[in-house]
Amino acid sequence: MSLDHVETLECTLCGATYDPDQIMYTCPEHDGVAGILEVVYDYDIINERFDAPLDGTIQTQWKYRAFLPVDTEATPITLDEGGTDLLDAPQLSTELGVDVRVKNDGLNPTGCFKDRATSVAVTKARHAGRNIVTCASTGNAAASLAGYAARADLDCRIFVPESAPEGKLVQPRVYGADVLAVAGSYDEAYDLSMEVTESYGWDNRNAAINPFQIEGKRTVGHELAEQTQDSIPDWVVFSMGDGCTIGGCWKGFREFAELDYVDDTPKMLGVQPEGASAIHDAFHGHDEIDEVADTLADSVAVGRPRNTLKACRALEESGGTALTVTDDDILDAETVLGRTEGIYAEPAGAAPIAGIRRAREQGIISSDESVVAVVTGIGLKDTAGAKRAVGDVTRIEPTLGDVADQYGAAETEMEYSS
Ligand SMILES: Cc1ncc(COP(=O)(O)O)c(C=O)c1O
Ligand SMILES: N[C@@H](CCOP(=O)(O)O)C(=O)O
Repeated sequence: MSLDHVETLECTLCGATYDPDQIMYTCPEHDGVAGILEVVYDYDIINERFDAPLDGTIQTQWKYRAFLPVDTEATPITLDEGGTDLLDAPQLSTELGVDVRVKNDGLNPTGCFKDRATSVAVTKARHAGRNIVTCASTGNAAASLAGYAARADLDCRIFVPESAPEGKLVQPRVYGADVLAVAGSYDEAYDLSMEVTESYGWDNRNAAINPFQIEGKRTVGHELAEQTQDSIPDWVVFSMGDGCTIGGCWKGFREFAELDYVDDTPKMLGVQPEGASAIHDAFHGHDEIDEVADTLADSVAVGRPRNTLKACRALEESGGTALTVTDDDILDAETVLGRTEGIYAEPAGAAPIAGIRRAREQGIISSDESVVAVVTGIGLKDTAGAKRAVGDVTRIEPTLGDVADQYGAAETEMEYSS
């Protein structure tokens, strides 16, 4: 049994270090603020163990097992997450005036990139003999945890704001989880889940405090590095909520560059809605940060992000930046992505497209650069949200006349042979 490739857990605020075998979420030295822990690895051990060819063939994220903070003896709890396609997007590129590729992470097993983190979390929980897993969620992490808990035969109890899209309240229950719809915001559901974790001792998946979550998310960085090694993009674009995902991707890409698996790293661009812009505001040094989230992009409706520090580090170290877009921009991006490339994203998944358009307008991204947009979630969980972009369906009677009202009379008569 061995976790020897994990050196320590290091507090991002004070640098104190902790034993990675302990069940510990945050550094206890900081009252009131979360001292988020960083997993520090022994890369000599990882490098020795990692022998998979970087040939672009990626069945699942467990190709990078040597990099994951799981015991070498643990059996992965997996639904084949990761290994998502990196698609050329010629029509979207024309629309945005820059070369864009799309990493379609909405095609993960539960419809969201969260599965990368959840697979690691549930593998660790199961290996440690935990029986009950929990989290607070805007809906995607909930569905993801519920699916993997089902796979691992663990009890799952989750806290979701009651305003979450219907599909996100239903999906985790189909996987057999208890869903408690909290009469409040995601931030309030999150605070409650923390109290519950302390009182009941359930295993908490929340990436905001569970240091191992971001580690699963970083496989999207490993994959992108492998998939783009001959054409590393100038920019990789994510939407940001708590900030853990962009931080994870950057850590994954950066460590592949530091190990000389790839020659370069991209700049990270973080996109937030105007109504939930706390990381953007912190990055740009705004004095006042509005802690009330108000946006239709429900997955990133976060007023008090817990991973601002890791997100800002990713933006800074990569030479990237953060920007905001309006809800209308996001709705527009959802249909642009759908109609140009046949990809149906939820609002937070489409926000990077709105961000690229804004970055082009502001001269942040120039026309001769290349960009990868990471679509983090599928649109099928929130059809009511998408309906705001496409409007009501056209209703007709089952007659040719009603079709003609739409398209005019048929110009040619088809001849059918029997
Ligand atoms: C679909 C989707 N995109 C983006 C995000 C933002 O990720 P993070 O909170 O790690 O910044 C989330 C949830 O957090 C999400 O569910
Ligand atoms: N928007 C997220 C929030 C929690 O996810 P996490 O992976 O950051 O813990 C969601 O889908 O619930």
